[in-house]
Order: sequence, then C-alpha cells, then structure tokens
Amino acid sequence: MRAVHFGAGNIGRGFIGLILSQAGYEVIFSDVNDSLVELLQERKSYTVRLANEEQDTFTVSNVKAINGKNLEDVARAVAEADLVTTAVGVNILKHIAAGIAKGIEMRIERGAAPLHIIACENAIGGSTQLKEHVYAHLSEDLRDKVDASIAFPDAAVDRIVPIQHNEDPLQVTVEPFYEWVVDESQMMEGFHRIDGIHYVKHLEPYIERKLFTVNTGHCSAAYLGYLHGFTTIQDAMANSQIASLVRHVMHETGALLIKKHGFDLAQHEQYIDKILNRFINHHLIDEVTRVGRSPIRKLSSNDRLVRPALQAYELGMKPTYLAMAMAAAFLFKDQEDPEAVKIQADLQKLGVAQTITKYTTIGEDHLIHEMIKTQYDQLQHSDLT
Ligand SMILES: NC(=O)C1=CN([C@@H]2O[C@H](COP(=O)(O)OP(=O)(O)OC[C@H]3O[C@@H](n4cnc5c(N)ncnc54)[C@H](O)[C@@H]3O)[C@@H](O)[C@H]2O)C=CC1
Ligand SMILES: O=P(O)(O)OC[C@H]1O[C@](O)(CO)[C@@H](O)[C@@H]1O
Repeated sequence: MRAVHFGAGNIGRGFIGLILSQAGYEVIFSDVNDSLVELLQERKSYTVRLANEEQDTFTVSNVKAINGKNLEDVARAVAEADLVTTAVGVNILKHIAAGIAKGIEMRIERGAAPLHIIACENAIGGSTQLKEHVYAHLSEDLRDKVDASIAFPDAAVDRIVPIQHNEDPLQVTVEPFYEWVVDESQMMEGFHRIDGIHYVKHLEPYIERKLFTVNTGHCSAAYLGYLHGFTTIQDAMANSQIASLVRHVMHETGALLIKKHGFDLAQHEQYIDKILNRFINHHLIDEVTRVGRSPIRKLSSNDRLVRPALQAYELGMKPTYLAMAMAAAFLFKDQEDPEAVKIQADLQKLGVAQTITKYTTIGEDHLIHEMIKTQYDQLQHSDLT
C-alpha cells in the first residue's frame, strides 16, 4: 500500500508519516523544500523521538520523496496512490490542488481504484476546502466521475510537534500523545481502516473540542506569553497568572462545548487538565512565536478564537476571556511573522476598531467587538504582578 503525503514537515514526518508507516504503508512525501526532499531521497528513512522520560525512538523506513514543484511527478504519485494525506498548512492547500487534480485525471483515465484524500490541518473542514480547490482544476464532466471515486473525508489531528532544533535535520521530536479522527460518513463504502485512526460518524464535536480546547488554549498561552516577554510556552505557562488566564479561556470554550455537544462536565474538565499538562511538557521546547504563528488565520471567523466566541455569545454566554485572548493576538508583534506585521500595520493605518472588524469580521456594534477593544487597551498597559 502506498500513501502520498504532502508536507514533510513536523506533522508530516512526526505524526502522519509515522502512523501510516506503522500501518504498513510505503510513504511518499511531496515537499517543496529542496534540501529536505533530497535528504529523504538519499536516506529513505528518518527517526521520530518521543518527548518522554525514556525518549522512545522509532525509525520510519521505506520512505520516498518527490519534489512538489514538479507537477508531473506529483500527478503520477497521486495517480498511483492508495491514500493521499496532507499537512502543509490550510492556506497552502490551494497550491497543491493542481497536482492532485492532474493525478486524479490520470486515475480516472486508467480506471484506477477509489481514493481517499485527507487533509490533516488545523482547520474545520480542511479536506472539504482541499476538495473545492481541486475541483476548481477539473472540468464539469470530470467532476461527476470524481464524485463517484474520490472522497475527501474531513479530519481532526492532534499532536504537539514544535520547531525542531536537532543535529539530524530529519529527526523529529514529538509529544507522546496523538489523536487522528476521520469522518467516516464522508468515506466510500468498504474503506480500508488504518490502525491509529479513530473513525467517527460525526466529526464536528471532535474537531470543535480539539480546536476550541487545544488550539484556543495554546494560542492564548502564546499571545499572553509573547505579550509578557516569554519565549517559550513552557516558560509562559510557568507563570501562574498566565496559566490561570489560559484555564479561564478553556473553561469558556468548555462551557460552550458542553452546552452545544452535551459533553460530560467532569470528563471535559479532565480533558482540559490533560491538555494543560501537554502544554507544559518539560521534554519539549515550544516557542510562543510558533504557537502564535499566522495570527490573521487564527483570528479569522471560522478559527479557534472568533468561532467559539460567537457561538458562545449566540448561546447567551459572555466570552470575556476569549475577547482577552483575541486582544492579545492583536498585540502579537513578531517581526518574523508576515501576518503579525500586516496586523500591526493596519492597527497604525486603520485604528483598533476597524482592524478588529477587518480580521475577525465582528462588526463595531457587536458586544464582543467592544470587549476586544476594551481588553486591547487594558492589555497594552498591563503588567504581571
Ligand atoms: N506542528 C504541530 O504541532 C501541528 C500542526 N498541525 C497542522 O499541520 C500542518 C503542518 O504544520 P507543521 O508540520 O507544523 O508545519 P511545517 O512547516 O513543519 O510543515 C509544513 C511542510 O509543508 C511543506 N510545504 C509547503 N508548501 C508545500 C507545497 N506546495 N507542497 C508540498 N509541501 C509543501 C513545507 O516545506 C513544510 O515542510 C498545519 O496545518 C498545522 O496547523 C496540526 C496539529 C499539530
Ligand atoms: O499549527 P497552527 O494552526 O498554526 O497552530 C499551532 C497549533 O498546532 C499545534 O501544534 C497542535 O494542534 C498546537 O501546538 C498549536 O496550538
């Protein structure tokens, strides 16, 4: 069995590639990083180390790599694949769509077997978004045939993999925990079940639980940590005031999740505790700039901050701490992050009120807008005691 995985980065090698390899797949990575591709081609294997006391290490062998800039190679790989997965970043999905579409055309011409394409990105409906990008490259005629033989099941992926600073550029250190949930209602009948994937009939509670707890909590720690001069999540969370604020944010999203999806209160509290412990794993060093990266994406209406805040508001709750986390995101001034630079430029040019609306889509007359703006003004001058 052969899997083509787009993105040989931290999640690609440290999570998806590892799971697929352990499940018996030959993994072919497609990436646009020339040196990474060459190294994988040369070595055909890499190691994954768990961030635990024992430093458990796994070797992933039998891997291949192709250069994602070569459309022909990408298309051929997709045409011959038994599974396609991605972990490139949700904003990059549109860039890999042409190669996938070309590969699909080749499959249809050959009458190849049905195929599942799973986007493993931090986003709601990642595979569905990829499908739209791919379909934009297909003729009307072909789309009907593709509907019958290619499925794009959505997924939720959870494993913390920081930026790597290892001597071996292929080695990845990952947290021991992982969760990969796939929506089986979007899969074709008789699909092959992969060990390590949890198949569910309704993905929404899983993806929202993950995105609104792990990712909302994590980015809140990152933005608050950055604001108060901390470099890593571990150091930020060692500050009791930041840790307490992050817990408050997670309780706010928790109240929404419990109300919306009927989760058990005690179980959800345990879930929050477990995640807070994952954030402070002292075997990992996770920079606040990585966890806070791409604030425009993170502040967008369907992502981890605005979506739960608006949903909570609709259900009659007042998302005070989420508003604070969003305000902190507007104070994330990492000069290396083009999205942070753009937000800061807009704050100067348009002012706070318009900038909040531009990125969150929340109108100036909305209570949450007022809450973000008030918190923004307060946070600018805040100090930890
Ligand atoms: N790192 C983490 O802990 C987690 C990340 N994710 C998600 O996984 C995705 C990837 O994140 P990371 O692995 O951390 O990022 P990363 O930056 O380590 O890896 C992304 C890889 O995609 C490659 N890439 C970029 N454009 C490409 C293209 N056109 N074709 C093929 N490859 C291309 C890059 O060269 C890079 O190697 C993101 O959506 C992220 O939100 C999800 C859960 C955890
Ligand atoms: O990859 P993104 O969406 O930029 O966000 C980083 C997030 O991904 C994770 O790595 C895992 O979900 C978290 O560490 C963090 O919340």
